[in-house]
Amino acid sequence: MTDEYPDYTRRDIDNPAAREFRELLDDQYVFAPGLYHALDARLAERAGHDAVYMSGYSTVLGQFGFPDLEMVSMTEMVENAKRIVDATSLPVVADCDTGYGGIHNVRRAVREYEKAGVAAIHIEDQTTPKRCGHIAGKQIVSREKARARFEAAVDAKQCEDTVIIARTDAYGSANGDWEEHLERGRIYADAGVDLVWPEMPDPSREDAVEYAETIHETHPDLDLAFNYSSSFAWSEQDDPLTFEELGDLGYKYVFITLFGLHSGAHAVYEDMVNIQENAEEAQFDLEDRYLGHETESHHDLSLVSRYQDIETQFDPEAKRRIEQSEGYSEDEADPITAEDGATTEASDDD
Ligand SMILES: O=CC(=O)O
Repeated sequence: MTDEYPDYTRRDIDNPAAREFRELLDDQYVFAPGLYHALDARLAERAGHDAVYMSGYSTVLGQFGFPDLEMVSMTEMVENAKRIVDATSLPVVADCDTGYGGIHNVRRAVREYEKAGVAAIHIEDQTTPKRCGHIAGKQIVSREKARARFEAAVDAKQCEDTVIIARTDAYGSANGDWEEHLERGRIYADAGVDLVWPEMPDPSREDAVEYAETIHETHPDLDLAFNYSSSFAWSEQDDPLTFEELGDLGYKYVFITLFGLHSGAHAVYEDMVNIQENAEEAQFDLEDRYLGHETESHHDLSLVSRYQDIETQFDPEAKRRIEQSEGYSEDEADPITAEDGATTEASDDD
């Protein structure tokens, strides 16, 4: 990059989350559940995951109610990524779609995502506006444009540790095929990206194996990413691919795009139907499931005690107010507050 002009948007950024993610890639594979909001990221961390994935489709559907057709701006995506980063200590991989335009847009996007604190981003070679890899009508930019996109992205990084994943949508697009899929992977690897994600149009084991084996003939050390896509019914396959198998093939980053969204949508829908039909009985049912469970207390999930500690540290009046008033506090850490003083145990007896 030319030194002739000042580079005002460049920050001297350290990216420890990216280093952590790189270390995870040294394992057999790293799995990250796809999600779209802060609470799900915190739940993933509590459940023991090593990383989380801010899925684009999940974000546009979960936060906006849109299909995945690049109707959400880079700024809105970065804002969501930042909320997720701020809610968890896990490394966050984030969807950066096509980079949102030309070279300058791609470079700005890389830097904005880095400033948001993400460990890794993925950028794809579709034309703008992109679409979900599994919605018909997708098209890819020329090889030259795609190479330029990825070279510019790598060059724009403010921290060398930040991980760039290049996705190719060639196979299954209006203007690509299997050979192009492979060639794109090679070109992007040569452009300096860290991983290549060959988006697959179906859950075929043969394709996953052939892609990995063929590309490793020319690029033996190339790490691959695999979308265990929510657009496929894996459970209906006779012999579905396993994460371990993918890891052995060199798909070091494995993720399920809409895992959190489908899990949440199913649970919320069922409870919405229940309460519509059964009034307060549905609330009793729901409590049966969450009292005594990790997700029991919204005060605990939102770390109220931590915020009360901070309040007490800086506000001399805070301790007295907390002690003399009703409600959740660290000392009275019953997650459920009831006027009659009912506790979790009492509720369980109901
Ligand atoms: O590309 C993946 C997604 O949108 O989740």
